[in-house]
Amino acid sequence: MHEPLTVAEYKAIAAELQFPTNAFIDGAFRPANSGKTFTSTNPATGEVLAEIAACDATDVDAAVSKAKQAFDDGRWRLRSPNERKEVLLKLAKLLERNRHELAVMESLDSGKPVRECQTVDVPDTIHTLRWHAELIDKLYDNTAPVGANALTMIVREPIGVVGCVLPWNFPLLMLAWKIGPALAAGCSVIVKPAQETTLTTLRVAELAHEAGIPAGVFNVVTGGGKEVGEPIGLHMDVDMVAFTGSTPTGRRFLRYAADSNLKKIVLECGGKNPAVVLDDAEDLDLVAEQVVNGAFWNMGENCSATSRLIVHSKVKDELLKRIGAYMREWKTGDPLDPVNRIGALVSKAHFEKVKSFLDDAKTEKLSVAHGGETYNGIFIEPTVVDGVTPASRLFQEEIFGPVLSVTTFNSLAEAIALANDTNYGLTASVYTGSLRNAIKLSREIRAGVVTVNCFGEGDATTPFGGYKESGFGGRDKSVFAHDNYCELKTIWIDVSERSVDETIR
Ligand SMILES: NC(=O)C1=CN([C@@H]2O[C@H](COP(=O)(O)OP(=O)(O)OC[C@H]3O[C@@H](n4cnc5c(N)ncnc54)[C@H](O)[C@@H]3O)[C@@H](O)[C@H]2O)C=CC1
Ligand code: BAL
Repeated sequence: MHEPLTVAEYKAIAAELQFPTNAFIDGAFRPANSGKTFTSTNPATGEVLAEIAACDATDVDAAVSKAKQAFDDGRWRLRSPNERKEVLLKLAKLLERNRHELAVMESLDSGKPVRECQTVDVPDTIHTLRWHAELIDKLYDNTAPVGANALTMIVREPIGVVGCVLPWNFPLLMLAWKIGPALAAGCSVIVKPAQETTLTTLRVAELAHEAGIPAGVFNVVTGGGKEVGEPIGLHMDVDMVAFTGSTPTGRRFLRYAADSNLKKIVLECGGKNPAVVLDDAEDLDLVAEQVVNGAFWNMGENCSATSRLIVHSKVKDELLKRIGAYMREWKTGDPLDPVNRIGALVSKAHFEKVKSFLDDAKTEKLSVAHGGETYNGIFIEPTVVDGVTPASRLFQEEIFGPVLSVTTFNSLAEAIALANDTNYGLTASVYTGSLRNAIKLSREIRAGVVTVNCFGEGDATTPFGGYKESGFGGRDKSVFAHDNYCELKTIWIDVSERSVDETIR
């Protein structure tokens, strides 16, 4: 069902697309109060796609007020879990029905290869929504072991109005990671997509309305970080913010919470993720394939991208040779052509940031083992830079582009120290034929997800998030994500036959 189409079919869909352009508040599209707009372009071609409502704090106020009203009157939160499940499953079905349109829209807006949008982003988005919908009528609350004189219930309640502040690298999927558990739990949401990639979020809001999500429960406020993100962070009637993006912006949300109502903040931030390859790794072809996939999938615009190859000096040369062979399968070019696995970077500004790391490699006289070319000021071919030391910016900073740095080690202790020599701690992968070494590395590397002899982020059942400056306050995905969007309430019911004087102490 999610097999790619041909380039001609994708171009035909692109030619017919209608783009949503206004904010979505209280069940209807509306322009920004100021009437201002910003331009959304296709990064691969520079073509203008749409003029989108440039909202500000007044639009945030309007959306929060409607979201709070919807939460307070219980039009969604008080529906039975089974009813909420059915509506969310209907939304998943509508996404399925519109999967080609969504894949093409996502690709045009972000520069991502349509092949990945069609085979990963859209199906994973649908699966995430289904998973959280299916969870909600199978969760039981608890009672506490307090003895015979009381019945004590510990119940989850939806936290309230949730601000979902999204990045541009997986617009649909990050939307689903946040709204899946939030809407399943019964919350109302204000979604702020990244300015670079607004279109699919607006289309999903329209489909959510069609699926039966009541007005005011799912709102989208479009615009910039300062103009929309900050007012959401500072709003006294927003009960929680779920954020994915850079660590500096994540820090801002902690300040916004401190300066306003102590809203709950859950952050999923950057990564500088190592692939650690020991000299006992059994299958270097498999390692090469996984490292290439980890480093270059989604152009490396991925918080969990393999960014540092930390490899035993004995196997480095052979591994780099095999990595080069696998890289030949990763063609760079037109995102709408499904032969290409590397599309455009999301924006000129981001291209310049990633290119600055290639410039640093030249300045530091590092050896470019593979790749290194840029095209049209927006495409960067997959690149492997050898001989990178921990002092280099390439080793320490999140590049968020198709650039893999290579560093060697000679002992397990050195490998662990290198892997942990970063302020980030999101993901890591380890490659070894020894169970003992696999367990040792999995335990010693400080990261939220460690994969052994493979690269990945787990699936909908596994929590995702980071140690150190990669995350804060909770995890995305799985039943643990559901708990982010709930408060825990204790209800203590006295059932003793004692007098009031005896029970109140
Ligand atoms: N963890 C991840 O998945 C992501 C990491 N990044 C990293 O961040 C770098 C910069 O990318 P950006 O798009 O600038 O990320 P960002 O963290 O600034 O943007 C993420 C979201 O936060 C919003 N935002 C920006 N400034 C804000 C503010 N002052 N207050 C409230 N909200 C604000 C943005 O509009 C967007 O919706 C990338 O090069 C990459 O290294 C970017 C996107 C996703
Ligand atoms: N890889 C999904 C999460 C992210 O990149 O932000």
